[in-house]
Amino acid sequence: MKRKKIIIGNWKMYNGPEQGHIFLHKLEEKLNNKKINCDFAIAAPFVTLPYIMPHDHGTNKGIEIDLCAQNFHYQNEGAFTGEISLAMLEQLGVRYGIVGHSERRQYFNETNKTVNLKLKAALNSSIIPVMAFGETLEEFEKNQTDDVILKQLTEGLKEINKTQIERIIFAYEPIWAIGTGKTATPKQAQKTIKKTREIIANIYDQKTAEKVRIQYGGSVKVENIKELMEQKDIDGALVGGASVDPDSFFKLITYDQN
Ligand SMILES: O=C[C@H](O)COP(=O)(O)O
Repeated sequence: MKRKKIIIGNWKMYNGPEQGHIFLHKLEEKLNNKKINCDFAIAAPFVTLPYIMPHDHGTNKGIEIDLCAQNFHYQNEGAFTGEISLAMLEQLGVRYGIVGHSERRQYFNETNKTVNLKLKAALNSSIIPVMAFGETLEEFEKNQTDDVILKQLTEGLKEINKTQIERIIFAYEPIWAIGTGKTATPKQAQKTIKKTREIIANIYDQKTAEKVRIQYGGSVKVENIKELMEQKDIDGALVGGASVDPDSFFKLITYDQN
């Protein structure tokens, strides 16, 4: 089955409104009616999202960057200081939302349980969830990758049915490869993502597993994206550091044209 690639730039806590605005201008110049063959989106900080929206302040002359949230709360509203709901993101026209990023798991107590709650909430909204998962260096070195992923997927996808799961985008991110410059080799990434597809086939079925898109994330850059994207089971990339600069992001989303 042919799955369309999807490249999401996750800016993390970089690029505020001013830089976002400049990024948009620069990317727009580069795109200039160029055909982009993959889906692409930017996960900007919440305060920056309105500045990279289509038709923002009349600056965007036609490119449509899909917006992605880096996080969201699973409740619709309530006394949750500092949180943002899916309904609020919908009002901004946000298309995707990341769930379970390792930095959220590490620093903000995101667990498989909250991942599950967030996935279920997103599946009841118009936001497409991007579920991140992956193992630590220690787990990798102890050969525990498959077990860790099995647990993250089984618990994260609890009570989510076959039709719903097709809307989820998966992002395999080995934690030891995030921001470290150490990329999993294309072969390693392919092997684990293939395993992920097998796990999904076991929980649901083969047909469903063939349909879902699974990205790779972890030190993806202009120099290595092409080889990663050529792997049979890798359907895109979740890119941190290399997505913050417009030249680099442009090269990433046109990796197949260079
Ligand atoms: O969300 C993106 C990933 O954490 C990868 O970050 P990185 O490309 O800076 O390694």
